[in-house]
Order: sequence, then C-alpha cells, then structure tokens
Amino acid sequence: MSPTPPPFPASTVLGYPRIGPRRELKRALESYWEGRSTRAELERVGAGLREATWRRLAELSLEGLPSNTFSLYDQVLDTAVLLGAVPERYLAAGDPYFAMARGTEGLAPLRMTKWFDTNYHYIVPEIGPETVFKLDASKPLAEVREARALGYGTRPVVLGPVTFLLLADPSGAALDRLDEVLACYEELLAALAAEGVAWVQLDEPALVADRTPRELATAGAAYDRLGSAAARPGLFVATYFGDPGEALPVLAATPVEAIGVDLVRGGAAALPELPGKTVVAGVVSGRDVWRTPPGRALAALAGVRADRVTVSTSCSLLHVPYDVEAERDLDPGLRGRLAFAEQKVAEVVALSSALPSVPAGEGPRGAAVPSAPLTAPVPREGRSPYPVRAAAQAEHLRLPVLPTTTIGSFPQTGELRAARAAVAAGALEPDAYERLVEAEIERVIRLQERLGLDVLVHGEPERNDMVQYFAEHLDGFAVTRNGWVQSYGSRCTRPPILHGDVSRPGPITVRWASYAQSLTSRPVKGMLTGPVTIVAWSFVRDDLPLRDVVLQVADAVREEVRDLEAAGVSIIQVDEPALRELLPLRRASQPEYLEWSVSAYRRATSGAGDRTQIHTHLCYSDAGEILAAIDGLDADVTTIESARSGARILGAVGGFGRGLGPGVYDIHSPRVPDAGEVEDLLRATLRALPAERVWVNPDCGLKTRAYEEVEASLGNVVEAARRLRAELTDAGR
Ligand SMILES: Nc1nc2c(c(=O)[nH]1)N[C@@H](CNc1ccc(C(=O)N[C@@H](CCC(=O)N[C@@H](CCC(=O)N[C@@H](CCC(=O)O)C(=O)O)C(=O)O)C(=O)O)cc1)CN2
Ligand code: MET
Ligand SMILES: [Zn+2]
Repeated sequence: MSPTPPPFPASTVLGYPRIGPRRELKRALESYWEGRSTRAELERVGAGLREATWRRLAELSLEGLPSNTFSLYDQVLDTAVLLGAVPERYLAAGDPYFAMARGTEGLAPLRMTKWFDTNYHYIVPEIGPETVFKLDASKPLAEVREARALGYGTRPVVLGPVTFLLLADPSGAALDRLDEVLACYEELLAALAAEGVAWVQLDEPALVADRTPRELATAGAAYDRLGSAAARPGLFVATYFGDPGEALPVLAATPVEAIGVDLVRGGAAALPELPGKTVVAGVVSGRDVWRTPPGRALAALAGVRADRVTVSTSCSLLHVPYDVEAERDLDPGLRGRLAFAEQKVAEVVALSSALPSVPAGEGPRGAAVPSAPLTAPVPREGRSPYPVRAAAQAEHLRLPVLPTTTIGSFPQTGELRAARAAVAAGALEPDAYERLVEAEIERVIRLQERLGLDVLVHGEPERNDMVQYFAEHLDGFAVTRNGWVQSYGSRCTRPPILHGDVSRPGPITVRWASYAQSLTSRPVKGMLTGPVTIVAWSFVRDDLPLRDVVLQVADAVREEVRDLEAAGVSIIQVDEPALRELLPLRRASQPEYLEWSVSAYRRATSGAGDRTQIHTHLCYSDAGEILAAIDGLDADVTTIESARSGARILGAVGGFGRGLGPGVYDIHSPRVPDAGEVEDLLRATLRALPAERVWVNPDCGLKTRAYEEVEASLGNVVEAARRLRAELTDAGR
C-alpha cells in the first residue's frame, strides 16, 4: 500500500450490532451448541448477517463500511485467536473457540468480565510464559474478501495491541509481551495491504482510562513501530468511552493517519489541534438511544481542528438495538425521540453532508450533562448499628450456623418464556399465566425444602429479566419488544428506556413473595434489584444528572422494601451487580460516584427495621476494586462471586464485620461441583472469616442453568455445609 492512504471516508461507524435484527445469531448458536445443527450452518447464518449489515449500511449511504466487527462470540476472543493466544488445553477440544468461550466436558472456560463500563462481557485472554504469539489472519481477511465479493470495500476493525494486552492483564504486566504481539500486527497489516485494504481500524479504548507514563510511552512506541511498517493500510486508531486526555498527544506524535475521539463522553475538554491527521469525530452516541441534537453535534464537529474530519459514532453501535421502526407499540411521542443503530447511521450520514457548511470555530463539545450539586437529601438512617440489628435478626430468624441460601433466580423454563410471549400476543389469559407462575413458585419452594436449604427464594419465575421486570412496573420507563442488545455470547437483554420521572404506582413483588412465604415455614427472602443496577442496565434520560435519576429509583425501591416488610417478609435482598460497572474509568471521578451510588443504596434499604435482614449481591470477581463502597452499603449479608477466583477475595472482604457469602458454586458453567470441592472452598472461607458470619451460597442466580444441574449442585452445597456445621458444633461442645 502507498505510504499515503486515500482520504478517510467522510462518514462511518465504529462497529455494528451482530446478534441479528431478530436474534438470528442467538438461535443459530444455541442450535449448534445443542447439536441440532452443524458448524457450517452456523457459519452460513453469520455470513447472511454480515451481508445484510453491509447492504443496509450502504443503502443508508454510509461511506466507510467496517468489517470484522462480526463475531460468533466475542471480539476480544477473536483477537486472542488472531494472535495465536489459544491455551494449549483447548486445542484438543472438538471446537476450541467455543471451548474457550463456554467450557466443555472437564474443561472450564476462560474468564469473562465486563467490557469497560458497559453491560457487554468479553472473554479475558490468557497469556502465560508458554504463550507463543502467531498470526492467524484468516477471519479479517475472509471478511474483507466476502464484502468485496458483494461489491463493498471495507475497513477491518481489530482490537489494538495495547488494549489487548491490558485486557489480558489489567496490571499492565502483559505489556512486556508487546514486541511479540506487534510482530503479529505488522504481519497483519502487510496481509491486509496485500489484499488491497485502504484503512484498518485499531480499537484502543484502554487509552481513555488513567494510564501510567510507562503505559503511554509504550502506546506511543507501539504506534511508531506500526506506523513505520513498510507495507500497510492507513492506520486509524479509535479511542472511545471517554476523554483520551494525555493519550491524544501521544498518538498524535506517531505516524497514524487517523484518530478516533468520543466527543459524546469525552467531556468538555478542548481537543488539541491535530495537524496532519484525520479526526474521526464520534458525535453520535453509541451508548444511548436518543436522537442526536444536530446543533450539539455540529458544534462539536466545528471544534475539531485537524486536516480532515470524519463524522462517526462515539463507539461501536454494538450497545444499541437495531431499529426503532420495529417498535410499533412504543408511544409515538417517545419513539420520535429515539434512534437505534439504523437511525444513528442515518444521523451520521446527515451530519456528514451538513459538515462543509459548518462555520469553523469553537463550540461547546460533547453531551455531558452539566453537573449540579447533590441536592436530594438522603433520609436519616432508620437502622441501628450492625450489632444491634444482628442480635434482633438472630433472635427473630433463628438460623443455623453456616446458613445455606441461593441468589434468587431458579431456571427459567421454556414453558414460562413461551407463556409470557403468549400473553403478549393475546393468546393466553393473564390469569392462566399467573397460575403457571404460582405453580413454578411452589415447585421451587418444594425443591428447596427437599434439598434442605435454610433461607428460601421464590425463584423469580415471573421475571423476564431482573431489570426489565421492574421497569415494566414503574412509571417513567418504557420497554421494547425487540430492542435486544448482546450481553455475552448468545445472551441478550432489552434495556428499558428510562425517559421520565420514576415512581412506583403500586407494590411489584409483594404478591409473589407473600405467596411463596405462605407455602413454607422457612424464611423466604424477598428479591429486589437495586437502584444503581436498574439504571445501569437501562437507557437513561440525559437531561438530569445520573445520580438524581438513581435517587428517584432508590425511592421506588425503598417503598417496595417497606411493603415487603409490612407483608411479613423478614429477609430482603437488594441486588447491586452493576455497582462496579458504573465506576468511572478515570480515578478522579470515582469518589463522587461511589459516594452517591452508596447513598442511593442506603436510601433504598434504610427504611427496613432492625429485625429485617438486608442482603445484597454482587457477582463479579473484580469487586475487590470497590471494597470500601461495598462495605458502605451496610447490608447485613453480602453475597459475592468467588468460586472461580478462590480465596483471593476473602482476605479483602474479611474486614467487613457483617455476614458474607462468598460463592461456592460457579453458576456460569454447566459443571456440577461435588460436595468435597465445595467443602474445600468452605474450609478456605472459614480460615479467613469467623464462622458466625459465613453464608453458604452459589456465585449468582440460577436462571441460565437447567434444573438437573441445579438440583445436583445445590444438593452438594447443602451436604458440604452440613458436614462443616457438624464439625463446628462438635468443636463447640
Ligand atoms: N439486564 C441484565 N443484565 C445482566 C444480567 C441480567 O440478568 N440482566 N446478568 C449478567 C449477565 N448478563 C445476562 C444477560 C442476559 C441473560 C439472559 O438470560 N437473557 C435471556 C433473555 C431474557 C429475557 O428477556 N427473556 C424474556 C424473553 C424470552 C424470549 O426469548 N422469548 C421468545 C419467545 C418465548 C419462547 O418461545 O421461548 C422470543 O421473544 O422470541 C422472557 O423470559 O420473557 C436470553 O438471552 O435468552 C443472562 C445474563 C450481567 N448483566
Ligand atoms: C446478575 S445478578 C442476579 C441476581 C438475581 N437475584 C438472580 O438470582 O438472578
Ligand atoms: Zn449475580
């Protein structure tokens, strides 16, 4: 390729949804995994989705079409495969790719964690001394050829080397392997150039978080080296999810020809002048569903001082649904304010044609909501200090030492999902549906009694999703029929749209909790989703500071807590799995976030009396980063993921001084742990924590598992708890 690439296209998007407008990929994946179809059939569905996407983008007159944004599971896993970082133990599996993603018989999958501050999850690459990096460029090359056969020139999108290594090991230690990895990227660039590719996009979102001077220097050196490659396409380095800050001048000093900046989340900081560069200006948000105010976007574009400006999305459109036109049930007034992926592409194209007429000069940049001081008063704590509460709860609940419980959901059956769909289609009476839910609750209660669990749950059969269900019962939210967004692999959510002031018209969960409690003499734990998580997993209005929105939701949850308590529910769990996820990427903004998010949680839960035991649940192993905040939630019992990360978390959380349930059963895998294995984990826990404070529970809810596995696994969990309980009682005699 020539050292001077052709001009960058005037409009583009950084990436596109890939699950399919009707979740075609989900169905194809699950069918393949269940052995109902072949790998070739799966590949055909993928090819069809890629073709439909390129055709649609071209029809919408988008100039720069991306490729390699499709993935059968995850783009980070694809990058590991691209670089040959496939751990040896997976090579013998029937399908090593999916073995890494999901595990197989006797082989645990690679770890999975959150993609920056989104609800998307990526597979964490495993890099060890034995890793031999070796390029396998077949996927990006095949997609380039596939698009070309359809008549489209594309820009392959590949995760950049710096972010790849930082995702593999956030400590930065894997950056030591940069030279080896860069050799693969050089080879990739040469192969793409030989294929006639004009531009390649290397994604470097890690550059919007705080980076050490060494990391920044490493990034600069990496792009100096890639930029000086003899044969290569034009280099476009995309930063997104925030302000690249100091990374921007570093990139600007390298030979890369184009730099992507997120002008929606990038904040108000003025962009430095970037002479000689193309700026790919992300002015259409890839993280929300609101139409872009043209004035705001044009002003942001006008503030860019560079050789050339391309209009783009702030990040990949992976995080938004396909098409708002499919949502015929949405209130037309609201629908008119919304833009999903297709509409956002149209906005990019429209802005790009408006661009030449934009007067140059400074303008306000970005869509950051002006932050107001925290005005909402946090109500006075209703609850006594922990020791007082703990005594009242012990007296009231009379639980054994090492009480066993679960995190809330039991398997969601196909029958229930089909019944919900039938109610929505008008083919099933709501009464009949409610009887089905009651029957499922009874089944779950009886199962737990039979297994011998101490604190029962109703199993959440009435919920399509732990956030969407609450959104459907609160004012201020709208939900979609088909607004699916990929969360991980084949799993999707329909994030609700929080568009107005939130309030609770009436009790939401009380009838199901009371029904469950009426069936048994053991305590049944009420189950709510916390305010931060409800907001984190929704698309949220941008005319109010986030904390004010969260506090409105907290008030609704507070009312529900009150009603549950009044109905005789003596244990209430308020889940906050997304507390970590919303943590700002820059440290400077973290204390303020943690302050208001924790106070929102306390606002939601502090209406409960001392006798009522409040549980919380967080299910990611990186909880270690926000320990002080988790402690600040002041829940009587905290359950966290731990089965996979082992005792690592225990040392850290041991200081809480309240109840703690480190998960002893990894629910992300179909594998059934045996009682001995659970016992070992419990013994490790008991070495770190006093027995009176330890709870015995799985890592997370059981909704994605099958009844068979759950029954066997929970049986072993109860068995292990009983063995240790017997030892403790003997020792105490
Ligand atoms: N919002 C959210 N984010 C989260 C989690 C979570 O639980 N919720 N958990 C963590 C992990 N992420 C997850 C995300 C999704 C799912 C999940 O199981 N999603 C389901 C969909 C859940 C749902 O909305 N179900 C609906 C609709 C189900 C459906 O597909 N119905 C059929 C028709 C029914 C049938 O015949 O099967 C259809 O619409 O075509 C329901 O039960 O009512 C899926 O992808 O399969 C699990 C974990 C982190 N983030
Ligand atoms: C992602 S956290 C899930 C918590 C919820 N109560 C459940 O058990 O499914
Ligand atoms: Zn969980």
